[in-house]
Amino acid sequence: MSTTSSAAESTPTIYKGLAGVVVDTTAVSKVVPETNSLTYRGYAVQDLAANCSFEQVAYLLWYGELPTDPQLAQFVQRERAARRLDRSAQAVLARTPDTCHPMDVVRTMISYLGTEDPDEDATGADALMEKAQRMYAILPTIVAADMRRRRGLDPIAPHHGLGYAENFLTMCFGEVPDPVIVRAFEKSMVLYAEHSFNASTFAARVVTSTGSDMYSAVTAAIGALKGSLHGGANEAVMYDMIDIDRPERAADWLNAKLDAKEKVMGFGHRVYKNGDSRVPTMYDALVEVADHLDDHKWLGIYRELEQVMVGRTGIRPNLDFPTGPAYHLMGFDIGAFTPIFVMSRITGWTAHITEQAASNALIRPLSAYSGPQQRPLPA
Ligand SMILES: CC(=O)SCCNC(=O)CCNC(=O)[C@H](O)C(C)(C)COP(=O)(O)OP(=O)(O)OC[C@H]1O[C@@H](n2cnc3c(N)ncnc32)[C@H](O)[C@@H]1OP(=O)(O)O
Ligand SMILES: O=C([O-])CC(=O)C(=O)O
Repeated sequence: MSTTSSAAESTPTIYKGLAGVVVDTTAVSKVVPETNSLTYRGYAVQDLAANCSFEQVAYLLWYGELPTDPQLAQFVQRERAARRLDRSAQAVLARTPDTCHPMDVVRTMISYLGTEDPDEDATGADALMEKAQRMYAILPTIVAADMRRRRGLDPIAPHHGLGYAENFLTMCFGEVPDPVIVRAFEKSMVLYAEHSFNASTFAARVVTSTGSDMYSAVTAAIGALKGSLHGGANEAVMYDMIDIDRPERAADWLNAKLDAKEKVMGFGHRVYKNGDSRVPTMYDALVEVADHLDDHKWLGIYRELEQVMVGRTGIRPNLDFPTGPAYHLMGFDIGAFTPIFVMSRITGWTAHITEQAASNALIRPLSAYSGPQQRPLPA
């Protein structure tokens, strides 16, 4: 005898994974899968990646307009002045085991920064902007220091004379890399910055909707981004490419994966069904880096995988597919790939948190019960 609720009792439509559900409006970005377009505050992401610094894009996402020169100078100055980790934050970082995933370190450090902020619960627009920009300025210092200690190296202090991308790369590698690498890295940061109601942004909005603080919302977003179906895919892509090792092996590897009904990381998307708007720009950046370093092995694997995957399933690469090998060629440890995504997405997350806070409604969907019918306790 069935002890579950009868289907006739509740027959609501279930939107599993909230697929296709429009939850709210947003003025931050617009994704149009039909035309394969993505705009931040009305500007095409391809134009922003080609022409703007990450600092300009961060400003745009937060304030709704691109900065004038004096606005940018002031904004950049504020970021440069807020890059350092204080002693107690350095101590917390040092106490996290270097055996854990780097995303766990980033999540812990953002949570810790909240404990240090005497104004943690302030919800005014100015206070939220201050917190957002504090996290944006300090995240590169955390990610670089964590990567270096895992290599047995001391941290490198932020360099106030350098822009955002150059400073981060210098804190990682001890010198400013070639402009080709800097520019490709910066493009990846622009492309990763924002993507409407993706899972991590939605997590941040859910936390914000309860009246909680920005650090808590970002901590939740980091947890959501870590998963391999979301931001963690950029790391999984590189592990797969290393496993494949040679372009000639890619087709067999992929066919075996698909035969086993396994997901191939870096392919597919909940919203885009005909390719990710950001991939062509990031693919070009990957080619530029590979040409510059004269190292085309990963590009060979990339092309083989894409050709076989699209030919067999019609499923196309998402942004994590080109960023994985691009970050590997730039010299980052694989565990740092998703933390780098955090460094960029902190801008989009906090723009959404601010938007949610300004026009809030508690996010609390319904569920259809599928457990046992009401019954007496055992005698
Ligand atoms: C920055 C980002 O977060 S981009 C996304 C990064 N994530 C990844 O790269 C992980 C791999 N991709 C996936 O798992 C999926 O494409 C997702 C989760 C991103 C989106 O998936 P959804 O919209 O939920 O679609 P879903 O997973 O139901 O897939 C629909 C069908 O396509 C197949 N499919 C989708 N993506 C893939 C993939 N990467 N490999 C193999 N098959 C896939 C599914 O198996 C499913 O097939 P079925 O209908 O025969 O069961
Ligand atoms: O939009 C999504 O679902 C995932 C994604 O591409 C992103 O967050 O950049």
